[in-house]
Amino acid sequence: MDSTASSLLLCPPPLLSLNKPNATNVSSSSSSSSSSSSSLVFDSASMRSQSKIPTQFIWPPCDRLQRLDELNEPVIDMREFARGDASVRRRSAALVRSVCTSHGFFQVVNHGIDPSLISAALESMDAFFALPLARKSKARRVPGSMSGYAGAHADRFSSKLPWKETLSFRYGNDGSGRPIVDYFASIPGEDFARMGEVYQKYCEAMHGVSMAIMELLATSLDVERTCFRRFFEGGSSIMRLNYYPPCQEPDLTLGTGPHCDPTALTILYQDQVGGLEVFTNQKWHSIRPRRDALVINIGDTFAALSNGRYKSCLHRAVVNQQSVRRSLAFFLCPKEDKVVRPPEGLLSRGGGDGGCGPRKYPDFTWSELLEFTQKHYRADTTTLQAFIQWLLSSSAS
Ligand SMILES: C=C1C[C@]23C[C@@]1(O)CC[C@H]2[C@]1(C)CCC[C@@](C)(C(=O)O)[C@H]1[C@@H]3C(=O)O
Ligand SMILES: O=C(O)CCC(=O)C(=O)O
Ligand SMILES: [Fe+2]
Repeated sequence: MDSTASSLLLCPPPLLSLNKPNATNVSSSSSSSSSSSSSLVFDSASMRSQSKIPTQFIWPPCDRLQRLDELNEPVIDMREFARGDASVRRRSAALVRSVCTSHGFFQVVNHGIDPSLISAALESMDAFFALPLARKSKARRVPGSMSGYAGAHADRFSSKLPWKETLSFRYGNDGSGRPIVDYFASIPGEDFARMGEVYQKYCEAMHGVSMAIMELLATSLDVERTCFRRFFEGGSSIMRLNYYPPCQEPDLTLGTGPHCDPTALTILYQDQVGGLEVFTNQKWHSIRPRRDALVINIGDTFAALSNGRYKSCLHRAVVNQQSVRRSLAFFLCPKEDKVVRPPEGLLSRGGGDGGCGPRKYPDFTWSELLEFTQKHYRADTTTLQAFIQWLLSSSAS
């Protein structure tokens, strides 16, 4: 993104005091793993009908600017890419290259996911989030972990709280065991076994789609077809269920604030309500829900893997007065100790011939970036730049 132009339209990036949590950004406790200074509890069952929302949920006007247009993102047919001849594959790859060098958002259809699995995943969300707060809290995110239930992240942050509840869990693709079934079985006080089966299957299916997309991205960057698939072997991805209750003052708050995903690739299924918005060409654009499609976006880790050639783009989710909105986000992540470095095939071509010039980011590991977003910095508009500064300053000291 052009930072000069966008600074006229977006909130200025937070002033960084690296290594230390930013008091306006991260809750004033020493890290995300400590308890919050605010005593706010997000009980959506009562808050959804409150005529005035608590001030902690009010976002600055620059973050709330209204969207103007729909995004005209391409829709890629995955079956055609998998089975088509060389010219069909080249055409899909060219489309993906063009959109990823611009904003990194596209949709995929014919992805092979059974619609009944998606319905089951949405129904299980409804069942989980409809539970009384005390029951959901049994699955509360343990400080320092990526897994668990969170209400508005009120235990981590003290301002700009997102109007949402989330349930997150990890999906390891090392082929050992059934981690999600085990995770749900470990939540006390409720029989979550069926939910565990649903999300285990859902994540296995999402992992399959993510690997097909990695082949598409490799083809589009003209590097060896399997190089990104291999890069993600043994990784532990993150699955997040986002549940956005109705809000009586939807124009003052956000369901998920403006951010780029720090992860590598996001595969999102949004229900038919709508609310996902992307900032490109100096405007917020909505992504119209498609029942048959998955929304794909490039995250910061893949942007770094492509040496900045592919963009990780700013996006957010808005809420509304009438309907609950649900989204299922699968965040593809490499193995924690994997060094994020562009493939040689890309670097050796330099700046011309579809290459990407000199290195734009130093080597880092996914666990360093994940730790940064969980302990030192709340993922927002400038996570990757802030992370690189933090990394360089911590290695210098
Ligand atoms: C590694 C991650 C951090 C966040 C979850 C995720 O798995 C990918 C996206 C990140 C997030 C959604 C970006 C917006 C702010 C955030 C706090 C949220 O609103 O949920 C972010 C996630 C986080 O839990 O830190
Ligand atoms: O709910 C959505 O549409 C987007 C959520 C999102 O961007 C995220 O969870 O990272
Ligand atoms: Fe996101």
